[in-house]
Amino acid sequence: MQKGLVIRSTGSWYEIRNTDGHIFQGRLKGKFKLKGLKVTNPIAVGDWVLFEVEDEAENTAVISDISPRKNYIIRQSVHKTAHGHILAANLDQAVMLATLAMPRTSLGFIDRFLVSAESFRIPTTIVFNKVDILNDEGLEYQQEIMDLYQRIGYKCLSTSATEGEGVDAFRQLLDHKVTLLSGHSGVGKSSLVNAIAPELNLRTNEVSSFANKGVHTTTFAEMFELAPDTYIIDTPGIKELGLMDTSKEEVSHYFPEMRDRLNQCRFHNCLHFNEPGCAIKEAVAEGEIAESRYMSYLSMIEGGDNRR
Ligand SMILES: Nc1nc2c(ncn2[C@@H]2O[C@H](COP(=O)(O)OP(=O)(O)OP(=O)(O)O)[C@@H](O)[C@H]2O)c(=O)[nH]1
Ligand SMILES: [Zn+2]
Repeated sequence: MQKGLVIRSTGSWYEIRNTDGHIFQGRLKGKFKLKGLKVTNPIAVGDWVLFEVEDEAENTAVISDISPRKNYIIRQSVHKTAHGHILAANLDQAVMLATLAMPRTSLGFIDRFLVSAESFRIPTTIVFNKVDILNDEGLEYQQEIMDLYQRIGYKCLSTSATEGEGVDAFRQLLDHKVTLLSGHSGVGKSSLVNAIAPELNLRTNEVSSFANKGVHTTTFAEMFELAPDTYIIDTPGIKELGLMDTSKEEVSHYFPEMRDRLNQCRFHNCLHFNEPGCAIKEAVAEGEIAESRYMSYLSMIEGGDNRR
């Protein structure tokens, strides 16, 4: 019996990396049930599993058990049934890659991601890329935005993938961690990863194996090893994480600067919309909570995205 990390999943085959770095193509033994979780996939990228080598020459394996998860991210099925799809497990952190240059990331997009990450209890750092093409005004604005998020408690980093600025700090941020890297198209995800691990392109090609042939992989996350013990998880096609089972009342709990004030509202079920005696609206009026954050909050409770 060996222990290994699931680094890729196609739904029926799981690519497992053992502690020596050997790769096996694993499948599940018989029917495998997870208590209390209604999901379409029992095992996801980032899971640690116990397995037995089946065929030494073919590097195939049979998975017999899965270690308890410290966390996981889930995408709700399109039909909003009770079934979700686990995208990845055991994440140490997330990086929201943004840019205030072009194509500019909206603050609403950042906030939506942060709320999802809070709901999954994944600490997030916001990385502002393309700092090299900001003019003085742009730089000033970026500093303002970084201050805004740092005050709330989010770590921020300023980078230029092309000029190398902040790239060392980015590498250190990822060191010895499993990181979910997220950001909209064109923000510089590939450029930044290539800046710290230029050999990765090559390696990802090597990894591609028979298990993936002909399989549509877009709904499955992939894990890339940047350095020993250092992984990034890329979820193709997933721009934002889903919010699972979040009621409107819960959304403010995922805004750290609101969370601390919630018990000061007159009504315990206050939605901070137009209720009298609302501590959140008061804090916005006094500039203690950023207007942009409050607007993001409102759009999230009005958006109809969340279940009541
Ligand atoms: N000036 C400048 N350009 C950058 C920087 N980072 C990336 N770019 C450019 O932005 C464009 C998009 O970069 P990518 O790394 O492909 O972005 P991506 O996030 O991987 O985009 P997708 O592959 O669509 O997900 C490319 O033309 C890069 O050269 C940066 O720090 N500064
Ligand atoms: Zn309130």
